[in-house]
Amino acid sequence: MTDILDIRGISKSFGALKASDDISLTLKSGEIHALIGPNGAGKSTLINQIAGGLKPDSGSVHFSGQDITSLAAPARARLGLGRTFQISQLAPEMTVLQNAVFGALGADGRVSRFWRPVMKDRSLLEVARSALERVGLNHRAGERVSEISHGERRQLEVAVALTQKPKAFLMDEPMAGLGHGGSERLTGFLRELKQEAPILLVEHDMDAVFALADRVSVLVYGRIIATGTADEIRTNPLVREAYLGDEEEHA
Ligand SMILES: Nc1ncnc2c1ncn2[C@@H]1O[C@H](COP(=O)(O)OP(=O)(O)OP(=O)(O)O)[C@@H](O)[C@H]1O
Repeated sequence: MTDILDIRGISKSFGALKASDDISLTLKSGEIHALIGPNGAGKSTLINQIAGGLKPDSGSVHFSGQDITSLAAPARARLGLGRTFQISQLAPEMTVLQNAVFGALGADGRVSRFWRPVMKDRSLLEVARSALERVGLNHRAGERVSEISHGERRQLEVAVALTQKPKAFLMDEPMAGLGHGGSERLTGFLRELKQEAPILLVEHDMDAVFALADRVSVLVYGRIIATGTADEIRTNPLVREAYLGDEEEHA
């Protein structure tokens, strides 16, 4: 398997706090690599630096063999680095279809498109509808986002990211707030999706992580303390002490 993403020695401090402390990790084609860790461990900070929203103090990010460390987020997205967010970026007063079309428009990259009625643009509509169909939301295309359920919004976020035809996905807590049924559906979908675009997944739902991830990295106080398969991570004494053991005590 080739490395689609190669993060080398990323460090980032906020004042005296080292939120990322010499982090290296890879994302290989065909895999889901989950990033887990306690609250405040630095997961979102790391994802932001990979997506281009935050500049690392040192270290580099390579994507498909290209050094993208100095590129801004939109340029990274255009190269095929897709992203879903912890906090919804959807426009609540627009319909499901309009949100997906605007996602597709973002990927299109031609500013001239803004001067045409985008909701009549066949190629954009086709991309948007096919993304909605893939996540099982086509039947809700005409609803306003404010009227659909939380789980459907999460599905729509994935659909919007799909319209950008990513080569790799960064996903920040896609299961958050989903009920058991919702997270099972999304789990099944992510398992299919990883075949065409590998996924770096930040997730608190441990059942989902252990069911889905080909590899898991554990982040504690800005450092990766272990990377391995779900079984290796579950039985790793360092991880149990620093993280999982702690969870069980509170269970
Ligand atoms: N812009 C910022 N300025 C100052 N401190 C920050 C900033 N962003 C994050 N931090 C701090 O960096 C640390 C890592 O935060 P981060 O949000 O990356 O953790 P996380 O693992 O994603 O947490 P959670 O699981 O709660 O989302 C925290 O102590 C946080 O308070």
